[in-house]
Amino acid sequence: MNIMVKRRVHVAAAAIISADKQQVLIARRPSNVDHGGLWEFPGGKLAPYETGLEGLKRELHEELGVEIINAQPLIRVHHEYSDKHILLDVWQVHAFAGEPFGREGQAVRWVPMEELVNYPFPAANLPILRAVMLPTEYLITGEEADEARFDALLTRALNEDNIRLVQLRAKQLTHEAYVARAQRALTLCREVGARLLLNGDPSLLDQVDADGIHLTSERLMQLERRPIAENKWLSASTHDPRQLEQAAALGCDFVSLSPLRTTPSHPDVAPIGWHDFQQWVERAGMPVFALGGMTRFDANHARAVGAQGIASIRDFWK
Ligand SMILES: Nc1nc2c([nH]c(=O)n2[C@@H]2O[C@H](COP(=O)(O)OP(=O)(O)OP(=O)(O)O)[C@@H](O)[C@H]2O)c(=O)[nH]1
Ligand SMILES: [Mg+2]
Repeated sequence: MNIMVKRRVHVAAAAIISADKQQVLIARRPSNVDHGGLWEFPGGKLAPYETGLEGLKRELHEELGVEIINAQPLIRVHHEYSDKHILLDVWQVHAFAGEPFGREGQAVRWVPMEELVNYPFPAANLPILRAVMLPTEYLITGEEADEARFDALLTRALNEDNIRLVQLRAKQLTHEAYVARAQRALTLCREVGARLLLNGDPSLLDQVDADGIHLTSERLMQLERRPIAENKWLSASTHDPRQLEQAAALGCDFVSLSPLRTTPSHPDVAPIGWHDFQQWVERAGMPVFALGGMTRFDANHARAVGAQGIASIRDFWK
């Protein structure tokens, strides 16, 4: 009997972002290689003893003729293809020298973030597209009794902190009051091009045309299939690997994972800590925001251990 052992391939790839932050560079794979004709993020297999960043620098020089000046980890995706196990080690490149062109004859194109979904990519790339489209900071709104104060705090966070992803969390409101607040929050978010996710029942989207739904971990574990359309964003609260697995099974686009640290709001819950956090994120297969005692000063550290960034109420709601 012939037992096939799958090759393990470590690939470094780049999401190169334009100076105006609106576009990302993609390349088309030549028709004669595997996944030929599909689009990809430029990059390739690491040589022996190369680190991800060293390999990325070499590949971008070989494939595009550019030199990386600044790169930050974006996401790591493990994927089983029929013939190999691949680890896509993806970096976000914010600064580079040179004018990129297809040095190997491949087509190369700058594409607005929102249009990425119209290009065919290999199966492993879906989480990467999500990560490219999502910001580093995720605001969860605070409990607020006064509507004028709510509007003022949200407006401040959108304009002064540049928040572009918001979850409307308001456990104490009636359904009617939640819907009314959501309508106003949506207007405020639309003005600056921020996305708004509603924390509640998926049917809320029938009443408020927000960008998506955020599931509590309890709701997440009760569902058997994705409860909203593919063109809406689905996120969920997770606290352990089992919930992360369920989020992946439902096709969540991203999640928060908490509590990273002990917080005043949940003093009795054991914190996850950076060590376990990193291990769990590595296998999540989707963007993960670190939540629980996080501030913007933790964002770089969170990125370094594989997270998309940080989620917080307290750091943005003031
Ligand atoms: N570069 C890159 N490779 C990807 C992406 N998505 C994805 O599944 N892959 C897979 O990862 C592997 C990367 O191989 P590659 O062909 O770029 O490697 P390379 O540049 O070193 O080329 P070579 O081995 O022909 O010299 C391929 O199997 C490719 O299909 C992606 O977005 N970018
Ligand atoms: Mg390549």
